[in-house]
Amino acid sequence: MISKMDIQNSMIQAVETVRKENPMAGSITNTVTINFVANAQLAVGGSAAMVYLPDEGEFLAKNGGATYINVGTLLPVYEDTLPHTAKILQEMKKPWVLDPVAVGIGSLRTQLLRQFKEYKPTVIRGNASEILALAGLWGLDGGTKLSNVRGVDSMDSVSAARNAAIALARWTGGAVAVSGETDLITDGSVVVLSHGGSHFMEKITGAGCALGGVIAVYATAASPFIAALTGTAVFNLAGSRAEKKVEGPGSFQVHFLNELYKASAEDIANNPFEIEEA
Ligand SMILES: Nc1ncnc2c1ncn2[C@@H]1O[C@H](COP(=O)(O)OP(=O)(O)O)[C@@H](O)[C@H]1O
Ligand SMILES: Cc1ncsc1CCOP(=O)(O)O
Ligand SMILES: [Mg+2]
Repeated sequence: MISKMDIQNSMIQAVETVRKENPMAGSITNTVTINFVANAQLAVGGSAAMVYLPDEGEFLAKNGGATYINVGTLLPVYEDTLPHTAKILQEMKKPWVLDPVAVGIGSLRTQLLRQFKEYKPTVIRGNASEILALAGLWGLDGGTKLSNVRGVDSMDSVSAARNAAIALARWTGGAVAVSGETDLITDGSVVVLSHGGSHFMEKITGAGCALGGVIAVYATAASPFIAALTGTAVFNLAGSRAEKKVEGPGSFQVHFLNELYKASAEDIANNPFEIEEA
């Protein structure tokens, strides 16, 4: 099994490369949290661009280092934009992150998320309910019926989504990050549990979306697994630091962005985590 020190060295390298190179990670994401996603990407050292149209998704897929696709609020044009962009990303072997927000609501969302099975997202990032439901939609081990999903918030524990996450990672050959009080990241052979964060992250909208965008930034400079873990670790570190300074969710968002910006590569790599066999 890969050693903790090797993982930490790779995380440090990912953080430093991103801060030095300011890589572009374009997004097709929801209209609720689009601004927070871009701000989080900038805070860790990336460059952001958000688009809606098929030819613009194609442009970012071809010219960016990685792409973030989040299905939170779908528009009719996404029936063309999302498969078109995902197909190019797969053909060009470019990293991309899928956030299957609210999988199970509506026919277009179901159709698009089903199609993504063949395009094999490099990283899948979601809360526990979304990971369980996506594995169910794709007919993989550990998945559940879509009827368990209520909306964008999780109804399940992270540990309940462990087998689904492993099955999804084995199908894509990439990584899966399941968010919650303790986060779980897997590449299908090892499972990492990452600690920290804040209860205020459940009281603001967009913590999960921003995490997906930041993982895409790190995916420009690291393997899917290291990108997923590094993004999760910086969120857990910044979340726990911000919580100490605030009395509510409004100011939490501001301090959280500051802490993303200030976190050192060593502190991110030293944020508590443990490794297990999958
Ligand atoms: N109760 C909690 N305690 C600490 N961190 C949390 C908690 N809930 C969520 N987080 C953090 O918030 C971020 C978003 O996770 P989550 O709320 O599960 O995603 P989503 O917004 O997609 O439902 C992750 O970085 C996760 O670690
Ligand atoms: C509230 C909401 N509704 C559609 S997308 C969205 C944002 C979800 O953000 P997150 O998954 O990060 O909580
Ligand atoms: Mg979410």
